[in-house]
Amino acid sequence: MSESNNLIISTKGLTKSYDGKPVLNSLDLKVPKNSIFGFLGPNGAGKTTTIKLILGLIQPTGGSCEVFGMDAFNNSVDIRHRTGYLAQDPRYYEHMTARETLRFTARFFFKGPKKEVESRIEETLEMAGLDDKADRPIKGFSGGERQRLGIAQAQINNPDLLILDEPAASLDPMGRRDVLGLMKKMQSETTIFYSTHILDDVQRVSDMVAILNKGNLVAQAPIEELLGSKENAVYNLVIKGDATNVSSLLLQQPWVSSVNAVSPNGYTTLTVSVSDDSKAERNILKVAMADENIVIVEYGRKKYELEDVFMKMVEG
Ligand SMILES: Nc1ncnc2c1ncn2[C@@H]1O[C@H](COP(=O)(O)OP(=O)(O)OP(=O)(O)O)[C@@H](O)[C@H]1O
Repeated sequence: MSESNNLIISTKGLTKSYDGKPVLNSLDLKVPKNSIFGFLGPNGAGKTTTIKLILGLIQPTGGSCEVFGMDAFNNSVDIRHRTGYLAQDPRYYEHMTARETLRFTARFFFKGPKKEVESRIEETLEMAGLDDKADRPIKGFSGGERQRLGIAQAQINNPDLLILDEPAASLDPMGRRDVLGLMKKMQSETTIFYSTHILDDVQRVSDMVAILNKGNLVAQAPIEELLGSKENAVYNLVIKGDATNVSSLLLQQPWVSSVNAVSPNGYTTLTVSVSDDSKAERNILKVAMADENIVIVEYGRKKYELEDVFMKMVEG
């Protein structure tokens, strides 16, 4: 059973086709307990389809999908009791207050005496940072407050798994910061699987990342591993003087795969991609300094941004 392996979600060869046309191809996802798992992909990649399969709302065409060690489609009711879900564009009864909305949700998903329900609602409002707005109608809520209310709703019954479909997509930077902060706060209590196409958010909050492109999983790894890849490292050198000679010296090295030069204001920035990072680390400055007519004003190993990794993988 996957849950005994500390995996909350585990799919094997998971496939979904519509009218014979594959939307998801043989997906192997492994979502560890208490991770914030960023499920990343461009529009139409198949993220929402995957979420529907995990929630047991649609049946796979092939392969398997287990949640808490149970088959997602055949045990969807049991799984839903332990899972909170925030849809991409949550809708509310606008005249209701946040507290009334949570009370309404709790009627379906939270079992217990009235006093306990009310204290859970209070606790949830506080955690979502909505306690001071609890008794205002939702129609005046900002985008960020709406999303936080959606997350509050999804976790009213202390779920073991929270599935959030694009929780921060429509928000301004402050709204996004608040939603990401809330996700981080909940991590010790639950496992969060969320879809997004915002790379920056994934980099800020996730510990595991999977990248989906056109229905295919192109990467799945802890975020540091994805960003700290030792292959294909990139170095930056900022040079004062004519950098032409340095560029060609670098290009002659077998461990240099490309050199890109940009000269905006008398300085030249060389972006040097290397195929062997340990050789580059030892030699790159020595090679550049062989040209005595230039001055190296900056030198550094470029830290990969998720955007670089994503673009490389998605563009194949
Ligand atoms: N019921 C359906 N019938 C036919 N095709 C479908 C159906 N549902 C989804 N698709 C197709 O599957 C593909 C993946 O859609 P999905 O909604 O899973 O992508 P997504 O990654 O969530 O994209 P977005 O970020 O735009 O929401 C799309 O090409 C979509 O048109």
